[in-house]
Amino acid sequence: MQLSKSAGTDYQIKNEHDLKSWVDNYKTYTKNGHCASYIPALAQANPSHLGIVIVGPDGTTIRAGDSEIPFTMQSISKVISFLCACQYHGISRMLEWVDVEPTGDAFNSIVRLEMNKPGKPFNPMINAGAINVAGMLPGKTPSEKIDSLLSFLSEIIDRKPEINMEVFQSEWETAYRNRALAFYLKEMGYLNGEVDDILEVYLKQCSIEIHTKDLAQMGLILALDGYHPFRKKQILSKELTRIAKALMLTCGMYNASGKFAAFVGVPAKSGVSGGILASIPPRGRNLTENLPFNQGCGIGIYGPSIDDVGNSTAGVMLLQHIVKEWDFTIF
Ligand SMILES: NC(=O)CC[C@H](N)C(=O)O
Repeated sequence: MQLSKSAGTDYQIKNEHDLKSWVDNYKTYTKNGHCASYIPALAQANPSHLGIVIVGPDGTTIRAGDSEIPFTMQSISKVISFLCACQYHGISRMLEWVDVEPTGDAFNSIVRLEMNKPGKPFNPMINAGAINVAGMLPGKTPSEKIDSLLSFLSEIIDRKPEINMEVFQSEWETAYRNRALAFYLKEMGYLNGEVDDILEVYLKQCSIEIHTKDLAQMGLILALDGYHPFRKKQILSKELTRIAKALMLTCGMYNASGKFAAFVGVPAKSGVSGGILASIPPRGRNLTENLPFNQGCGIGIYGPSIDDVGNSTAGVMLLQHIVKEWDFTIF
């Protein structure tokens, strides 16, 4: 059962108050970007939205802004699908299919598949790698694979999310680049299935609808190395969650991951719908009553106005500010 302590004590009220004022401040930066339009359904989002939820291991939850708006996971699903496939096949088998090296290229880039033989995708956080991983999800048919991913995710967020079929359909009809990537992988022997089937799985996983609260809970469980603090149960292997966090840090923010690691400094994963999942491990130093979430926390952000790279404009700035104010960096 999930403990959900809303901001109760004076101390929590102050933290939530600070969070609200930071969200109000960074909302103005939503103007610096635009909603993704290459997936037509995503263009309907309200670009001025910005919301956040932070959850700690004792259930302390603080939130601010437009934190209740549902949105699709998009690339954030890549973390969950990689965890799910690794949990099923084991890490060494998955590493035969996909590497764990950053590219510095755009998330949907095709260039390295041809430049580097034999065409093995560089990492599971870029589209090529994630399409490959989608084929490795447990199950034979696309619906079995999606079902196993949804069940896996429901263990983490304590509810079974739905697929937003409007977003899925919209992307299915316009997924020219992803289709090209899938055909390329197929030719190279790195697609475990047929192009249309695996593309359906991949695009449905991107269309899973969630809330900032769900992202915060995912981030929290990753921060605790796979331990679910509300169910008091280890639900993911430590080794696996550590690999996932390393991938988030090195590849999670697309081709801005290096800058994000240098200037924000926490494992995070973004999606083009404007979500950001961030995982803040328990504090190893600067243990002080004056800084919140000493035992770690998960952060979920939604801000659909994205920059050229594909990251939430205001979301990244808000996260950077919080990490600085509350000394959350892992470095
Ligand atoms: N960066 C993203 O969030 C990309 C996900 C999107 N569904 C795509 O494949 O293009």
